[in-house]
Amino acid sequence: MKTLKIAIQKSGRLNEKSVELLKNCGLNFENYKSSLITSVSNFPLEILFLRDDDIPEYVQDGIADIGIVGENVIQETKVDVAYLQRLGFGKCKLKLAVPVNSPIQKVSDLEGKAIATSYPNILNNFLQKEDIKADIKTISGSVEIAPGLGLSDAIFDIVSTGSTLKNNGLQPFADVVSSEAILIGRKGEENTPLIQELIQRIQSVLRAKDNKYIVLNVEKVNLEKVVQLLPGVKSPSVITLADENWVAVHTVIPEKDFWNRINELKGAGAQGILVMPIEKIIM
Ligand SMILES: Nc1ncnc2c1ncn2[C@@H]1O[C@H](COP(=O)(O)OP(=O)(O)OP(=O)(O)O)[C@@H](O)[C@H]1O
Ligand SMILES: O=P(O)(O)OC[C@H]1O[C@H](OP(=O)(O)OP(=O)(O)O)[C@H](O)[C@@H]1O
Ligand SMILES: [Mg+2]
Repeated sequence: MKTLKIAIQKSGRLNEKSVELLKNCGLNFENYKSSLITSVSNFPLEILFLRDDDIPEYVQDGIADIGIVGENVIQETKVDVAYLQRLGFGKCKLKLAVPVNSPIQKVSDLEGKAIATSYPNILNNFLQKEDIKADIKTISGSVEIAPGLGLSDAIFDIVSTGSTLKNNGLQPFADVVSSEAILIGRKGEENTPLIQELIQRIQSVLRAKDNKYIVLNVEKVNLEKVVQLLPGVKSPSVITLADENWVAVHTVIPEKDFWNRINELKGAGAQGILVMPIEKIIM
């Protein structure tokens, strides 16, 4: 059987989460900082550790079969690849920002101004759509210091918490692109059995991450009220207890409305609520 190749970031913001995701998929491999390629011992897969900028082209050209990279990098490199799975980490936005005292307040104020960025293609597309002519200054990093140094009037860069902008006396005024890490593949070749197997494993890990397993006790008289609050994977399991007036309910609830649900359940008579992480959900 052909060995699959996956390209992930060698070091940086996406490296740790990419490695963790592959390990959570049950893949065994050594992760030495010095090795740029490693084999998985229990799946026909090789992992290539690359600069993130190179990953989209490696996949487009078939050097790697699949890759994990930020959507921002895919858009910037203008490659034609298939999006196989959004991965839910590396979430950030590309924003326009200016010094706090700048007269630039909105996108149209950028006409004729200089904008520093590491994403000239995405910025250029955006400015063309907005019908604005500006001078794009392409730099490879530390974009936030450009206005302070007199290189540009504005910047266009990655923002997550916003603390880098704040620390450099900048404020955002327009969001252009939202990004997260994506599993990409070569167009037309995304349906091979090995890729599909890996996608299924990844989905079972992501599904598990989005949900919690909960166990609670409730008096039988309140059971119906409690069950109505529990959507679950299917219907919840209801298990009898030594005290015949009480039952234990086991189910899965989404992480995102976890605290609201817990309070509603308590209000409906649930007691002794246990909440546990789930490793995988296989559908
Ligand atoms: N502050 C952030 N919060 C969340 N995600 C981020 C943040 N900064 C960057 N990212 C995402 O992580 C990706 C990798 O960021 P990183 O800063 O490690 O890139 P890099 O310095 O270009 O790395 P490389 O050395 O691989 O070229 C970005 O392309 C983006 O998708
Ligand atoms: O909104 P924040 O949470 O402050 O994050 C934004 C910063 O994160 C990224 O840089 P990173 O720290 O990865 O360093 P880099 O410049 O070496 O890529 C990005 O280029 C911003 O500078
Ligand atoms: Mg890079």
